[in-house]
Amino acid sequence: MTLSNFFLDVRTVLLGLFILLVLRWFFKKPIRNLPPGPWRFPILGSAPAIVSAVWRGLEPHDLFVAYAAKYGPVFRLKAFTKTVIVLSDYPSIKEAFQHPELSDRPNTLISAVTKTNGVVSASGELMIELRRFCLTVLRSFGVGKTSFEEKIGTEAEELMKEMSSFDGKPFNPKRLLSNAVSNVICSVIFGKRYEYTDQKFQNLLDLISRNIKLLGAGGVFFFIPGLRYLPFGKFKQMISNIQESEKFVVDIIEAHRAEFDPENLKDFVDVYLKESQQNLNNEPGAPTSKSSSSAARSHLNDSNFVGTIRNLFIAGSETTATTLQWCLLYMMMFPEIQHRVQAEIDAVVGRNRLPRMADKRDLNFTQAVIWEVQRLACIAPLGIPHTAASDTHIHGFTIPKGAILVPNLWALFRDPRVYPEPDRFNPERFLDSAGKAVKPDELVPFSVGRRSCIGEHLAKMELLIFFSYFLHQFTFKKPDNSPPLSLKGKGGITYSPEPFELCAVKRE
Ligand code: HEM
Repeated sequence: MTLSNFFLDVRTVLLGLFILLVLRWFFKKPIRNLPPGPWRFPILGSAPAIVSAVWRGLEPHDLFVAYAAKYGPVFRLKAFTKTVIVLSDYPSIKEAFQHPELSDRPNTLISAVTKTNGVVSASGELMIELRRFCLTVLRSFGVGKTSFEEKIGTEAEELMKEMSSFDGKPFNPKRLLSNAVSNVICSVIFGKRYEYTDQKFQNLLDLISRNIKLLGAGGVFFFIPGLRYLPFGKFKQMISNIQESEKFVVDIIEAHRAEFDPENLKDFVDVYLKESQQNLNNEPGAPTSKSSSSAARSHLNDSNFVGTIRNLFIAGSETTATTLQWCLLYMMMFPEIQHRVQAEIDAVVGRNRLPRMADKRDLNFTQAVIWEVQRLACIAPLGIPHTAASDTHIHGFTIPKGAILVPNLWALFRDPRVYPEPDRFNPERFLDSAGKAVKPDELVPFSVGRRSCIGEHLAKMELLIFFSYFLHQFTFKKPDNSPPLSLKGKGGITYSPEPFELCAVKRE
């Protein structure tokens, strides 16, 4: 075959495929009662509209707010062949995310690269088992219980020593916050903490933080597993970062395996090693194990566990550290609110000891400030998508099997019916007439329903302890002559502030 014939053949095949796709698009049996939505290009669907919005500097969640104003709180987009349903108010998000048929996850890039399916990307029975396993083991190590506050307090104190070492001079708090918060979850899953001088660990945190941005606004690339085949720099970099962070977790598991003592389970990895040993014993043909619990957990295997450990490490670090960065930024932007928080902490706790969880019931304004930062910063503006396991009906619409459901938490947290003057930083909105902090049902930074955040209790405790310790000990100020502060964030899988520096001035 000559070269020109070869290209002619390729062109013919591509043209044939194109015609087939267009015919399929025109003649596909329509599903009745789908949610409304903007006009979609054949084949490309809504992708050009989203790409062009991002190109113009809009975040996808902003574009979706505009669509919701036009088409209502439940509207439909198309991402190539996939139907995407965006949910923009509390009733629709709650109804969808409590529905057992709308609790699966779409395929993810990380699962495709690492060939593991952790708790975040798991669906069906596997998801139920992994969630149960994680919650039970985390609780067994004290996570979420009052006794756990000591561990968080110790990390917060280490971090404050580092902050003090700058002696009121400017520094970027991002890396320190990530290290401190990661240490809390690392102590539970790996049984160890990492020094701020540990270069290998610092590199890992950098790599995770870079990937969170590379994954695109709203983490859009996270849900396109096919990207792993693209030869472009950004995607290659993402894949190599995923592989490197995977190696870090696998190396730790191997080190645990070498020293494993089934009678002395020190951390999450040890519990997993014991569980996987029992699962091996329960395999057909193996001698019968005494453990009926692990026999029941038929879906749990090594690759699910490795994925889950990686999920807990990443989800448990980046989210809380980013929220704390926003808290410090807001305090610098609103010094009068910072002083009010300090005055409350001083009145409740005094100057002779650090705050405790037991003080929480009296730290109403402090709690309201944390909620208001979580509302406005909205670090997971589009949550983590779910997918429909079967054709399902919610909110009067049909959600077709395989559709991806995206909660627009950004829209929900700026709903003027729930939050008058939604763009104003006003912690008072959470205080009742007696000054008690009251959280509205609609404030759900950890999502709702069957996939809601596994680390919610831990994160709430971390936010209160770190934040109240910081303001008890320091006043945060914008460095003289530094660029103006901005409350506009940058999209990635989490929405984080632009890099900034602060001065942590020690209080008397
Ligand atoms: C301020 C901190 C945090 C925020 C705002 C946050 C938010 C979220 C959100 C929005 C989801 C998606 C829920 C859904 O799909 O409906 C989620 C899931 C998850 N979070 Fe968090 N999270 C935080 C901290 C943590 C921590 C500390 C951990 C560590 C234990 C953690 C572990 C997870 C896991 C494992 C999932 C996946 C659950 C599943 O797929 O079933 N998160 N989180």
